[in-house]
Amino acid sequence: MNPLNTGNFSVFSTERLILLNFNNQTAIPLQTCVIKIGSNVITQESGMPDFLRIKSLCVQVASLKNKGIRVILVTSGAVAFGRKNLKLPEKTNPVLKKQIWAANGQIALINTYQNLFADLGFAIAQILVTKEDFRDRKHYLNMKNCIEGLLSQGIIPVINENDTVAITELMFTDNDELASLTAAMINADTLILLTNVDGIYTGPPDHPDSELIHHVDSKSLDLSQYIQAGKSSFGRGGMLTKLNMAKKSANLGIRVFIANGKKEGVLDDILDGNAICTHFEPSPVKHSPKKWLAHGEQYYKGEIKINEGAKKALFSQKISSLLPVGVISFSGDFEKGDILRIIDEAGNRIGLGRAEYGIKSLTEKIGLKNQKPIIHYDYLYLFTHD
Ligand SMILES: Nc1ncnc2c1ncn2[C@@H]1O[C@H](COP(=O)(O)OP(=O)(O)O)[C@@H](O)[C@H]1O
Ligand SMILES: N[C@@H](CCC(=O)OP(=O)(O)O)C(=O)O
Repeated sequence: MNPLNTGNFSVFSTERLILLNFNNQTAIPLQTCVIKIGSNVITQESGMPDFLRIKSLCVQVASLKNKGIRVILVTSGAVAFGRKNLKLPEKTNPVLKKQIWAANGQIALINTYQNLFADLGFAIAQILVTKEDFRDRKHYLNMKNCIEGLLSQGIIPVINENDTVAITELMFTDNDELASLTAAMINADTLILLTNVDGIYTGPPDHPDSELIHHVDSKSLDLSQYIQAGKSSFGRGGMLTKLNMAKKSANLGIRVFIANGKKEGVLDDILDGNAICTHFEPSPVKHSPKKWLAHGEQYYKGEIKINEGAKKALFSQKISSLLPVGVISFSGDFEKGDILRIIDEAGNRIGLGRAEYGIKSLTEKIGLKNQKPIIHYDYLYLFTHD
């Protein structure tokens, strides 16, 4: 193994394995990577699709594929493509406008990727999802199996939100959230969020006093103070969602880069350790069910209040499941397999878990000793770093 390059982070490669190493800490393999491409990356300032940029990104993705890396693309752009294709009357309802543009623009967007990747020798598959698809564990596993099936055939999954049905509460905050959920779902080791700036700055990116933050880890200051509320011309969520999703993913053990997709060769630079970007150091990798739970707060079906003793046990170094003896009360209508939110006596949210049984059994067991856990440790996620 030879270091190929040393900048802030270095890259080691063997024939089959590429390792990224930041500041000489433990090297992490780069085997499965989710790359999110923002609307602004693939559109010009005029709003017209930037086909040269898309082509360049496809060439770089193909190069990652040729190195044996499994790549999943999450791409925005349907609305931006549709908006340029179809002029709609001013008075059209804004939600309907977005649905029409997305329904129309997604065709051109996916065709563009399909043609470009075909020229590079790769097949792609389109996956359009809504938040609901991440709701229950069975549905989630079906989607995961499909993506893994595609990857095993060498096919590049190209994912976008199904904007025609995903409106209001059914929407992801934006595709950064979708990319981060996808990375957790398929146990990716790396998540790359490509946008139109180099990363997170200490102020507005175009301000001369603003500095790029190169490295973030669990000990870093809260960066949300630096983020401006506004977002770029075609984006939805803005930099704050990127920061939140990057932190959450890093906490699950996924290495994250926020980088400038408009820069020529950005993916190659990340791989070579030369990218000017914001890098999030990953924590130790969490088990898959915990990753599913980490993103499950919007989907919980019931809430469980636990006593101080139970809280102490859950946060201790010992591996502890949540037993009915520590449960004070519960609410909601849940069954075995549903997500539960855990709160402490003061009402603070402290974690999420998967119910081992439903309300009928919990009613019988609540407060009793020697009962089967209501949440098994393997299906317990505590909010320690969120
Ligand atoms: N502190 C900051 N550092 C970097 N970018 C910031 C910051 N605060 C706000 N932004 C804005 O966030 C934008 C990127 O987010 P967004 O518009 O959602 O892009 P995308 O379409 O790539 O998802 C940048 O163009 C920038 O204007
Ligand atoms: N699903 C939408 C993208 C929404 C979105 O999150 O956009 P962005 O903030 O540019 O990643 C579309 O394809 O237009």
